[in-house]
Amino acid sequence: MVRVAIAGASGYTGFELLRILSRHPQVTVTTVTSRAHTGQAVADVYPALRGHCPLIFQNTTAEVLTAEADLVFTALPHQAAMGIVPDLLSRGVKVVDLSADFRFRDPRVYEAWYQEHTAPDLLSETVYGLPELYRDAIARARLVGNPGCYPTSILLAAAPLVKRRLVDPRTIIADSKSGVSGAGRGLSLATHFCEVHDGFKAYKVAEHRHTPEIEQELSALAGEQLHISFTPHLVPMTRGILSTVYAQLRPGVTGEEVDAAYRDLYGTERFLRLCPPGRFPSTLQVRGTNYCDLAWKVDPRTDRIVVVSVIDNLTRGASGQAVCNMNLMMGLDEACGLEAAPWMP
Ligand SMILES: NC(=O)C1=CN([C@@H]2O[C@H](COP(=O)(O)OP(=O)(O)OC[C@H]3O[C@@H](n4cnc5c(N)ncnc54)[C@H](OP(=O)(O)O)[C@@H]3O)[C@@H](O)[C@H]2O)C=CC1
Ligand SMILES: CC(=O)N[C@@H](CCC(=O)OP(=O)(O)O)C(=O)O
Repeated sequence: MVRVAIAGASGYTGFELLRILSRHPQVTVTTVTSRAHTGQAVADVYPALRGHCPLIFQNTTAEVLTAEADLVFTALPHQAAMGIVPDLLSRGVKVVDLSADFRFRDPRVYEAWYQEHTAPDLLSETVYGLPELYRDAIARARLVGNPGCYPTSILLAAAPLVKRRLVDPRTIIADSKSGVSGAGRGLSLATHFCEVHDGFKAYKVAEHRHTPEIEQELSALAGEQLHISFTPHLVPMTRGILSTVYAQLRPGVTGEEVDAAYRDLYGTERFLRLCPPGRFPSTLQVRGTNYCDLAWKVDPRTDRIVVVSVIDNLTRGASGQAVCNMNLMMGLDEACGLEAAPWMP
């Protein structure tokens, strides 16, 4: 059995890790931490977990987290994660970090969009945790930076087009809509029920922090530095992200070539489902799962391709992908614990 600890287990992604791992046949969760809930039973804080998690929250320290663990998930806000990860690694555990602190190869990019990086030396060994692109490196890593939710949905949609050079990568536009749980469990006016319910708005237009993360990965695939347009929106639903990605096809590229690119890259993937022709996916069809469902169409009037992807922000966009990465890092089947079907409606 693999022993894992979860730092920040009282947040939404922490809960989602506990939900998934409660059914994982090869994992025992030994330790969960939260500063505000130290000493309280998980089942008292989250009644949904009664009968599934007998643990008591402990304080968030490296010593507590590593006492009985082979791997630690850090489900903490940015900055707090890089404050503790070096200590965790020095105590001999592997780490999957769900924050943005270890997603960037170049600390200058992180510092331009977030804040000073306090553990920049670790970035050269960190692996970006998107299994479809970095499976082998993830399996060898001791520190994985789990991707952001929007980047996961956009990169999976665009990767075959950029990798196969089917589009002009400088024309990529990504337009994404997220459920409110993407903002975490903390209280803020922006996610207050009355501010969100029955409405729909764009936010952080042309300045969202996921932009450089998407650009880092698309640039690596394209072999040139890219800048893309990315607009996130908040929609009044609890879970889910739907991203629509547009790009100009290179002259002469056919629908058959596009089809072959998606099938070649994703045909054997366990958590990537290509929709039948003409069917575009809904966030409802991936809820609570690690699936990314994708559909695309060429618009011959404009020579643009339109790709639509859906994920659950808390599962494929965070904790499900984190568990998949853990499986790879610990030599387990990557789908272990992640195979349940979505719920509907
Ligand atoms: N929600 C989502 O869809 C996604 C989230 N993420 C990222 O995952 C991470 C966790 O997100 P999420 O679960 O939504 O966040 P939440 O706000 O729901 O939970 C954050 C957790 O971290 C703890 N915490 C907060 N501040 C600190 C601190 N300074 N030091 C130590 N612990 C702290 C909190 O507990 P306590 O205060 O009691 O210690 C809580 O358990 C974030 O980095 C987020 O950006 C990534 C992808 C998707
Ligand atoms: C709806 C909503 O607020 N979403 C969050 C998504 C952030 C996230 O989950 O990822 P990081 O770990 O990269 O912060 C946002 O836009 O900031």
